[in-house]
Amino acid sequence: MKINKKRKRHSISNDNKYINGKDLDEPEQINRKNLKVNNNIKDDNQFSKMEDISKVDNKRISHKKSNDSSKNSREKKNGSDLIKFRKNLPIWQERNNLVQAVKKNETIIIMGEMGSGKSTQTPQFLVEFGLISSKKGVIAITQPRRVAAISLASRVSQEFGTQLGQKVGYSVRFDDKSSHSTIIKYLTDGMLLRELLSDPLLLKYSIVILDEAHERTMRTDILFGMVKRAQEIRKNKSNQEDKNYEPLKIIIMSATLDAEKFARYFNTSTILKIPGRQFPVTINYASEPQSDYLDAALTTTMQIHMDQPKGDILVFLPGQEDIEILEKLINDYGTSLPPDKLKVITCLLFAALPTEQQTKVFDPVPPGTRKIILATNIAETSITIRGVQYVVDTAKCKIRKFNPRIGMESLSIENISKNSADQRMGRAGREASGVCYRLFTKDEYNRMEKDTEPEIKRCNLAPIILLLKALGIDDVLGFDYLDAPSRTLLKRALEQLFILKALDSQGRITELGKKMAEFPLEPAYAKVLIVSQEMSCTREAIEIVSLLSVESIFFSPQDQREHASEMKKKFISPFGDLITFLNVLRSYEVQKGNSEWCHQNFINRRNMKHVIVSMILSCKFK
Ligand SMILES: Nc1ncnc2c1ncn2[C@@H]1O[C@H](COP(=O)(O)OP(=O)(O)OP(=O)(O)O)[C@@H](O)[C@H]1O
Repeated sequence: MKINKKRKRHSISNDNKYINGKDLDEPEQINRKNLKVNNNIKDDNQFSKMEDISKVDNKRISHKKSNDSSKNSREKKNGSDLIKFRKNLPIWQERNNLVQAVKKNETIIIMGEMGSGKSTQTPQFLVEFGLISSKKGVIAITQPRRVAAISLASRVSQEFGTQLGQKVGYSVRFDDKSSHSTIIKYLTDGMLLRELLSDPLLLKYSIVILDEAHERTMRTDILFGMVKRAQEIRKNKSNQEDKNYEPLKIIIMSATLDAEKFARYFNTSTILKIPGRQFPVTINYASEPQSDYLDAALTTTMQIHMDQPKGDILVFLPGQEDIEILEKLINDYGTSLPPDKLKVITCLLFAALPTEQQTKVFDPVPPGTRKIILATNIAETSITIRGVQYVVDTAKCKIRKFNPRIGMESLSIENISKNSADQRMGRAGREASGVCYRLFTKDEYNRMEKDTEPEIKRCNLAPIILLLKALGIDDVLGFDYLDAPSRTLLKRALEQLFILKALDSQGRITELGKKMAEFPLEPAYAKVLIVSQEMSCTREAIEIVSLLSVESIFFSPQDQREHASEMKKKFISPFGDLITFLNVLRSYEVQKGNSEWCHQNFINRRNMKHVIVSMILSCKFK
């Protein structure tokens, strides 16, 4: 097999077959040996270092038991199986300590191995031990991503024996499955921030769990300060014996956070450590640095498929483009596999996918099939995808950075941190023992930064400053940040909001700013939608904002660049890119999204579908 590396990256958009075409060997010759030919990973030693990161308490869970549990967990269909399963989780042994710690302290930090049961069990223990009930108040558990909030809520509602949306629910952007009887509510950190707009002291909740606190998204960081503030105010009020205010408990959770730093910030000394993983994961490192992560990911994935027993594969890639290229290559392989091999089904997971497509990764596949999930770092924390036994980690992710000098944000592909690599590895070993293939050497791992730089230190702060102002925090410079952003970033955000007339010359939020803050959008886009009403062009404004929500509506394969730009000409408007995009949308609608038309015109059909979904959701929001 020869993978034409120059063309490979653009293979998605043309019909060149890298497996079946003239570049390649015949299908029956595709075997393990062939897969390796054009790769730096050459033989069985490709993954030289192996390290078993099992921290299993072997007295409690023997290896045999692991296998049995794996089988059981796949078969568990009723409540008693789920109870047995829960009792085997490492956190189960700690439940008394955990509940006592919550009773005695205002704030606690829980650090536990990945898969030990923090996200699913902690809220259930609090209910089971009577700390939470419909009379006492609700628990909120925040997640940095909607896919995690939804899947955790679904799982916990099953374990809890209740219908999703009843005692256990979730709330993510454009989708709320909670009711007045919900006492355990999973929600994205963005949703809890929005709730603060109408309930600044979070009076609905008696306990707030900030899960995956290590992720340090901008929203999580602001939430830390806001929840801490709500706790202080509620404490003061209840000390003054104001019966309307109950104290608020805070729980910070993660497998990979700097517990001491969080303890200092939240003024607590209670750090609960949950030892043990449920199942071991073996880590294999590449024996030498990989020059092409996509090539290495393809080869490794197919090697696993050819050589390893059944079990699904989760591959981490930096972004949508790489995911789509690999999807095409793997599907091409899939058509030429020997008949005695498992079939392959690819599933994609990246932020721009609509929620219902994201949650498809959890759907079971038919017998005789191996699921290969191609994901960005949105699959990195919190989630359990049943059946995943192998993780392939390219060590890459897209990092957003804002340049305050030119006021532009950029996305670049960079190496992940050690903590991210560990979280990725932790997506295996959740139902049975697993294997993680790191497409980087042990040395490269040792040289990685420990943590990813928090977003608040590198992103455009305008959206979050507007939200803080709308939440009544006027002194954004003096806000209680876990890590304060630079003055330059803050100044730039204030300037941008002033130009948009969201703030007045004194830095106070205007009526327009308050309206803008209600939109879950960049301030500039929110303003476009608001102003479009006065200009009677709301439809076009929604369309343009939706068109800008995807990476690109065009594709331009390297070997067909000229042809692609020729085809693009008919859409081009002298009024600029935005009207060009609108022209594409109009034609797409006339063509009813016809795939042949998209292909001929070099239009990215998947992204156009996302645009349509985003338009529908925006209309719903309005
Ligand atoms: N949606 C799910 N489907 C099936 N099993 C699940 C699901 N969610 C969790 N589990 C099971 O429960 C175990 C504990 O999951 P949980 O998310 O509570 O762990 P965690 O300690 O929070 O992990 P992490 O730190 O990786 O988020 C998993 O290892 C898995 O076996």
